[in-house]
Amino acid sequence: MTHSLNIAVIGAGTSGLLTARELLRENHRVTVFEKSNRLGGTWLYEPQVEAGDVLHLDPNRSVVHSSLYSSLRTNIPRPLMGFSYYSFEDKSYGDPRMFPGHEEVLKFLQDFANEFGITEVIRFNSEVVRVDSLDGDFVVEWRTMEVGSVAEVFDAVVVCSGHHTEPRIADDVPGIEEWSRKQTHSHNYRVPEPYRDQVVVVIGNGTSALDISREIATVAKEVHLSSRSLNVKVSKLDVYENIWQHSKINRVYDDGTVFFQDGDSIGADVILHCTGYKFHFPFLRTNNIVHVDDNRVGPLYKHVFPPQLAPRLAFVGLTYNQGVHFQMFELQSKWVALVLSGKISLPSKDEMLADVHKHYREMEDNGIPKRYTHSLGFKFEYVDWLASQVGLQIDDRLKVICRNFSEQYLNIHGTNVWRITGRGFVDDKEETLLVLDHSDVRFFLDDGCCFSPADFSIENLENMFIGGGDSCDGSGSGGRGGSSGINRSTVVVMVDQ
Ligand SMILES: Cc1cc2nc3c(=O)[nH]c(=O)nc-3n(C[C@H](O)[C@H](O)[C@H](O)COP(=O)(O)OP(=O)(O)OC[C@H]3O[C@@H](n4cnc5c(N)ncnc54)[C@H](O)[C@@H]3O)c2cc1C
Repeated sequence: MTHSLNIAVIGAGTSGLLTARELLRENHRVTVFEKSNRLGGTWLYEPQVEAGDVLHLDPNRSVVHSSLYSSLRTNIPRPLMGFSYYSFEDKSYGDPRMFPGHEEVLKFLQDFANEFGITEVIRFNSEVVRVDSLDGDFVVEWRTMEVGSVAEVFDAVVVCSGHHTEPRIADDVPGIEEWSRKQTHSHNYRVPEPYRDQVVVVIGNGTSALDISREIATVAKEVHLSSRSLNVKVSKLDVYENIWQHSKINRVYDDGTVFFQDGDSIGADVILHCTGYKFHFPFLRTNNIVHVDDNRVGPLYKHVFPPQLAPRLAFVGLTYNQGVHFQMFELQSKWVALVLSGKISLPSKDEMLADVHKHYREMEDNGIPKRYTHSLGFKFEYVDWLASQVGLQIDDRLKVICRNFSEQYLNIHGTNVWRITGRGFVDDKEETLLVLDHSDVRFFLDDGCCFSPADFSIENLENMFIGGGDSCDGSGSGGRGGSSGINRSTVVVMVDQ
């Protein structure tokens, strides 16, 4: 029988809930500290936003944790957003879409926490303000409105506090400090209304930048997307009358003028930074054993254990994999739980450090900037490695879905194409549609396969989906056998640029 440890978990988002579940499975005593009054972390939509200057954030400001916007849908297909033993795909909360709205994910996490007795071990409204190592143990100081600060000793701490809250700003844009007009970050974006009749510059090229600019364009006078990608030429986006794509910004002036490297210039009212987030652990006191340097949290063995404090300090949820996020967190938390139970051994401290430095060297050799240390793209090596440690395997079906999804995603990125996704019927079977551009229509099937119907036109598709109405006589044809139709009443559309 393994020795039961007293373990603090910081955060009740996806990572914290999974970690609590795995630690409870191993019969450890678990306390989850959650500063909010509800679980869900990122997926707990908060309509209010932070006030103040995004360029000079006050460390004592009242922080809003979630960065979700009201219309947000998952950017990963539904089958990839569950856990190995608790499927999201099988849950029906009323949203049939392959990329459901954020409310669905929150319900899923709430159900998960209730079903596995995790909710009972969460201390809500309890913010951890200090984690100090103390002769092999950890002092955790936490604060509530009622009680004030309390310090408690734990055998181990697992940090699951998330990393999509502290805005990263494009502060290297010449003149940005002097810009006297409004400047904000996607962390503070909820709905388009505040941008009505404004000329908005959106900096960024990721999912949020693309989603948000499209949404703002419904009310704004003009939206100008500025991307760091090379070879971007100024161009108006198809279908939208008021969105332009630009290269990087050359300089901004305090009279509102923005000069782009493509030679164009505009007068803008607002700059909206959709430029990502910083890792931030204000509570962590490790005498610099673990530190953040240009968004690299380190040194961490396999992104989880700091060699000098392992296994009593661990991090779950730092890695970003665009395929199987949730299962990756599940595997990390299982690994942590089994190591803490003594069922899996870690290499020696020196071996772990050597592995970390090898990883850093490889990144350097490949010209990958430090700030991408924890970004794993669509690669499965790391997830497979974790799975092998804990004696599991990632379902092949998920890998196929992920591979097809990533191919589409990579095709979309960096090019001016339309993506329309939604569920529809092909030969009477409900499928997911992924439309890549005006001439390339593909059905992305639930089993991971793709095919292109021969005689499908984007005009049909747009009329059917965007034109509204509820008749069921979809006019597209094609598909396998050529006789299929699309049922417009069941198709929900997402259009990305
Ligand atoms: C706009 C946006 C869209 C996204 N879309 C997707 C998607 O489609 N699919 C996907 O898989 N992922 C998506 N993600 C990534 C998402 O963040 C992860 O999927 C996942 O929710 C991260 O979970 P987490 O538990 O690690 O962190 P979080 O969800 O951030 O949870 C951290 C928790 O820790 C708590 N906390 C923090 N500090 C303290 C403290 N000091 N004391 C106590 N509690 C604390 C917070 O209140 C929070 O509840 C998206 C992220 C963003 C920002």
